[in-house]
Amino acid sequence: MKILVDENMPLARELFAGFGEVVARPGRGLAADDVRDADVLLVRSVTRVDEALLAGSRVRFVGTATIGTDHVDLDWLRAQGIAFASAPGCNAMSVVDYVASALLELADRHGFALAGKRAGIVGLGNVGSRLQRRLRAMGLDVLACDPPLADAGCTGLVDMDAIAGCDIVSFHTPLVRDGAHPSFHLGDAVFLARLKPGAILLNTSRGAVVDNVALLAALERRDDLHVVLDVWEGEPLVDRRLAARVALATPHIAGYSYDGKLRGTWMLYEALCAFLGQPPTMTLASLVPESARCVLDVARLAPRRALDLMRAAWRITDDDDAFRATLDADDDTRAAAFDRLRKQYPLRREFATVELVHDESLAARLPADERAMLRAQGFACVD
Ligand SMILES: NC(=O)c1ccc[n+]([C@@H]2O[C@H](COP(=O)([O-])OP(=O)(O)OC[C@H]3O[C@@H](n4cnc5c(N)ncnc54)[C@H](O)[C@@H]3O)[C@@H](O)[C@H]2O)c1
Ligand SMILES: O=C(O)[C@H](O)[C@H](O)COP(=O)(O)O
Repeated sequence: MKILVDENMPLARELFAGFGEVVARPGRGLAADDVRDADVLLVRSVTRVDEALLAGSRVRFVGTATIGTDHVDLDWLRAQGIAFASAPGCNAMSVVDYVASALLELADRHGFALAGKRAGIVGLGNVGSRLQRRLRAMGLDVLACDPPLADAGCTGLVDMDAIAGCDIVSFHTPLVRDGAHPSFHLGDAVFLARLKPGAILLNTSRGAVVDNVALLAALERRDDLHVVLDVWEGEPLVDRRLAARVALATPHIAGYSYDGKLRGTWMLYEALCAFLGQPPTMTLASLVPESARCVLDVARLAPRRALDLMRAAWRITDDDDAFRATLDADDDTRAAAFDRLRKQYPLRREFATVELVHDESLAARLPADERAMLRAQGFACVD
């Protein structure tokens, strides 16, 4: 059996070699010729999986190691009887770490407090629901808008009017272009014009959920908005005028924790085992190498705030700096840099897996509110 995998999938060889020959290729350029003699195709969001790619191939199983599935023609796969698996929730905590870090960086940069602010979450699924818990634990008041969930009977949700009135708005919907509740350009010119003075807008969902042309126009008109973008219309080629005007700009890496990526590959391993009727022979925990541990020496770091330890584990501004450093180049070079930054992304562990080493209680170092903030971020052994 031949298993074709995106090269940007950690431990794919270790997980899938037991099924047959594993061949790794760059995902963005995959063409029909590459997949023709494969039996299993495992992709990430940069590969468009449709009739043009798969017609006439041997592929019987397609997996995407991602939460989003908008790059896959699910109807066509179904009609062909090709089995499909995705990885719902695999990197949700990574996105939550990203949003929490972005908010704390902005609060630090501009000297405001987050506690007591009102956040509006658009899309209360795997990411949105975890983010709601995180932001509440950080002392924010959280509203959520999710019309499909409301249709299914879920209560306590608000509409986009209420979201527009929030201090912070964060998008977490799939990209849906039609049907009763499309999310394409949900953040359009009308919505953007209604944002409060000084509002913070974050998009980590899919670029086209926010109208990027309208967003640039809004940012050219008013300089009070703080925008954080991880996803962009036209990826991998990003509008550099827009990137220059946002507070934090990153190349679609919100979900790129090591944990999230490994969990994504692992979920495909489990799905392929089920498809082939074979019991899994490995465990997820056994796959994490010693070299991937994130151990922070508290005495050496001498943190005064939770943010100091969060930054020691992962600093979102490093990703912003690295991305901005690529933006002056010509279009082809910039687009290639977007993919390179993602392919060569440094090892980043989710806050919940970080190990704090200290020979005295953290209470002796950090005030109670900062320890509560660390706990809210998922850090273990804080007391
Ligand atoms: N930037 C990244 O690295 C990264 C990482 C993970 C996920 N994502 C993206 O984040 C998004 C959310 O992921 P998820 O796992 O939470 O998805 P999910 O499917 O679990 O949840 C999405 C939620 O959005 C709701 N929704 C759908 N249409 C809506 C609309 N028009 N208005 C409001 N709500 C709507 C759905 O009912 C659902 O509850 C997806 O687009 C995913 O691809 C990005
Ligand atoms: O949908 C997802 O899971 C995320 O957007 C994911 O982080 C995308 O990463 P990619 O597949 O592009 O490497």
